[in-house]
Amino acid sequence: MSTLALTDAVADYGQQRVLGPLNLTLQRGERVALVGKSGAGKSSLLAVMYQQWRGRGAALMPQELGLVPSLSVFHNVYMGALASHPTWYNLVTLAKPFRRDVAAIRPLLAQLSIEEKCWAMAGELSGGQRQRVAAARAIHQGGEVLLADEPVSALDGPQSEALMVELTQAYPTAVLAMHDVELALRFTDRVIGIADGGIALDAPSARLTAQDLLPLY
Ligand SMILES: Nc1ncnc2c1ncn2[C@@H]1O[C@H](COP(=O)(O)OP(=O)(O)OP(=O)(O)O)[C@@H](O)[C@H]1O
Repeated sequence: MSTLALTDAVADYGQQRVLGPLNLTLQRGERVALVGKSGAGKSSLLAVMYQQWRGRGAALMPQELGLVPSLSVFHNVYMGALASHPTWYNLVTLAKPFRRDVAAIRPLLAQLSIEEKCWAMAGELSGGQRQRVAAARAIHQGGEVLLADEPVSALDGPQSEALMVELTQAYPTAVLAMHDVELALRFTDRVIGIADGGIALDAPSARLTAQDLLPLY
């Protein structure tokens, strides 16, 4: 992957256009924060990116997380790599995980401070724990670019920091919708401000302060 681009991208719900048309180019190794008020179109933009780029190795961490509540944390994380194993292997794993997958997933859970929940059902976790499981699944999946919708919204300060470190280490190229503007500026290279379904601002994070982003809200 050298660059990923969107050309005249739009999102419609029925007759209602909620995004675009807009153009956007993402360089390899670039981390972008999507900011803007609720309803501006950040999730819609991430959905369009995923639609267009999934064939090029995009991984999605959606706002609603998409975990299977009746499966263990291990199995939910394992699902990130489902496509890289044959069906028989996935079926065996459902009943009895292979040692090498447990050995790969446990340290990841430890880094996110949820190792003790490895065999708990995802449906029995707190919101912040579930968010970390979804992040672990995205990290386990791997890929060229991470598309994450409010990846740390349910976490406290130190936990948010820790998760941002893990996500950005795993994915040098990422687009992250974030409402914590300070955190967004610290962990990304570029900020794209979305307002009314369009790009209202596109600037290097290093040149911005939280104050500069206020007009977007
Ligand atoms: N399923 C849907 N059906 C109809 N309209 C929708 C649907 N999902 C989103 N919208 C509309 O599209 C617009 C953009 O929504 P979107 O979820 O992309 O915003 P957002 O910036 O991600 O907001 P938030 O920060 O609250 O997640 C909003 O006006 C919203 O009402």
